[in-house]
Amino acid sequence: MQANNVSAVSAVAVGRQIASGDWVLRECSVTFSPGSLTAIVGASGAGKTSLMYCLSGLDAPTAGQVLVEGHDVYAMSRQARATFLRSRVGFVFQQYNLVSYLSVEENVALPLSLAGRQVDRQVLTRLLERFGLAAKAGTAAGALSGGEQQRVALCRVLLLRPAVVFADEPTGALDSANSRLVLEVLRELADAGITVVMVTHDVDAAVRADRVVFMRDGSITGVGSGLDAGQVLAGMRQRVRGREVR
Ligand SMILES: Nc1ncnc2c1ncn2[C@@H]1O[C@H](COP(=O)(O)OP(=O)(O)OP(=O)(O)O)[C@@H](O)[C@H]1O
Repeated sequence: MQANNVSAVSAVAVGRQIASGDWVLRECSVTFSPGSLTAIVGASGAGKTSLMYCLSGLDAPTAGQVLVEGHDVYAMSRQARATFLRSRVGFVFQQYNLVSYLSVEENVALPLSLAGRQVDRQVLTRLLERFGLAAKAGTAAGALSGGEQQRVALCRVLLLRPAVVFADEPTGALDSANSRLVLEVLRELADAGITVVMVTHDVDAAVRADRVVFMRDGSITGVGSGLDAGQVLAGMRQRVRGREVR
């Protein structure tokens, strides 16, 4: 393990090769500082999800290193990595992180229960009320709409309060009211010192981020801060590799 107190998450020359022999990630290096909200954008197939899976401990890179709070997560045993990430990392992935046969309440409490931590029932109840889910507390997650599932995922990270939150297309399937809510919560988490990394196609979501990481063909092609919609769109069209987008 390595010590590095500066970045919450770092990718160091991360590469990922698939069975065909193609590299879907090529020497991606990027750091995410504590309390920042970052959007990873790029065309379909650019490698955004692959990079986020590597960053979040879900998918081992073929080359390079991923450090979460200074810990080289893929140098750990599978068991140690699972234990470490369970308490430090939260996910807002619509399809992947709810257990369909468990109730809303059980899903929200699950990461804390798995980590052997106490669940504060009052906080949980207040979260369900805030997100309009109180009446569905006992409903199986699989019976919820996409917007409701995304709200359950938000309650879960708010209850867990991990160091890092990864969000995969957090507004992708949502109407504008739910999209706004999700983005407000991601901002709230970042303002509370949590590092938030989201993959998105949504220019409005990227504009709300502190920083935008642009990807193309498995590489990071630029990084920009405080961008407006025109700059995000221009960055997505950017063809020059390794250039700073301003
Ligand atoms: N395990 C895998 N096996 C085969 N191909 C893969 C695998 N993982 C990723 N790919 C391919 O790698 C490329 C990058 O995929 P990835 O899902 O990371 O892109 P993306 O930028 O997130 O795209 P989208 O916006 O469409 O989700 C794609 O061409 C994808 O088909």
